[in-house]
Amino acid sequence: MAEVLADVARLVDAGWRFVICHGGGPQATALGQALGLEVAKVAGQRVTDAATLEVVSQAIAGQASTTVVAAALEAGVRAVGVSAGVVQATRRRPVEVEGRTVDYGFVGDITAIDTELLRGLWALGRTPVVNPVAVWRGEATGPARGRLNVNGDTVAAAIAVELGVDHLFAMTAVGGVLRDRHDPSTRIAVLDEPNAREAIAAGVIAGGMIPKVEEALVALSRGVGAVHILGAKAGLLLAEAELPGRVGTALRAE
Ligand SMILES: Nc1ncnc2c1ncn2[C@@H]1O[C@H](COP(=O)(O)OP(=O)(O)O)[C@@H](O)[C@H]1O
Ligand SMILES: CC(=O)N[C@@H](CCC(=O)OP(=O)(O)O)C(=O)O
Repeated sequence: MAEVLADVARLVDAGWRFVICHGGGPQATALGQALGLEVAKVAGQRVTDAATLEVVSQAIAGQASTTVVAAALEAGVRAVGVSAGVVQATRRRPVEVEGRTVDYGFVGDITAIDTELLRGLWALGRTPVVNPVAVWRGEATGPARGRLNVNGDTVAAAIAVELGVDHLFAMTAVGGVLRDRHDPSTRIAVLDEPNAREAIAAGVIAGGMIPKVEEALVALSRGVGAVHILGAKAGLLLAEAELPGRVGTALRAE
């Protein structure tokens, strides 16, 4: 994490503005298991009952968020953590997934992003750090009804769209979209929409990479300039920002 944040610091110094969105799924799972809770995920999203919501809030809005902010400050980024109020969501109704009805519990679908606050922090020279525990409102302007758990990649994409950013960088352990998912040397540098859809249909893009690429295509169709899927090692963000596709996979609008 420190290495990526050092790259962010360099880019902010060069005039880029960032919103850092983080997850913390593995930490929430570890805390839940330590407390004896069962972990259930369907299609990559956590089924979140009341006890799990407490765990997710503690692990992600509490521990992960403050850890990221502290590490960012240490790396020279003038970071500030913003919590639930910036991401608003409504509770997901039971949905059909993989042939059965799934009630995700306290999982939210985003209804609004407080872009005014994010832009205000940029104007103050700060870098917002956003965690994916959202505030629950029936309507964007209605009274708050609690918290909801949202996937971190989804929050990042929604913020990118609402801010109309030039670049969305999605960090992943695999380092990009690969032609052969077991061979890192087969990274696809640039992917357009038809090729991406073809790769999904052909099974070249599978598993956890499908929602990432589909999310990227939605972001592009809604005005984000480019989406980069890349690894989280030192220098990769800098290299990819300088030349899309140099070290990751760059998806661009037509
Ligand atoms: N064509 C592909 N290129 C890269 N990864 C792929 C591809 N197809 C499937 N995958 C799988 O997608 C997963 C990446 O998504 P995910 O596990 O959510 O990453 P992360 O946890 O780093 O965000 C990996 O498990 C990888 O094996
Ligand atoms: C609804 C849902 O699944 N929310 C995620 C939020 C954290 C997250 O997205 O973390 P990663 O990016 O580390 O996976 C979860 O509970 O795990």
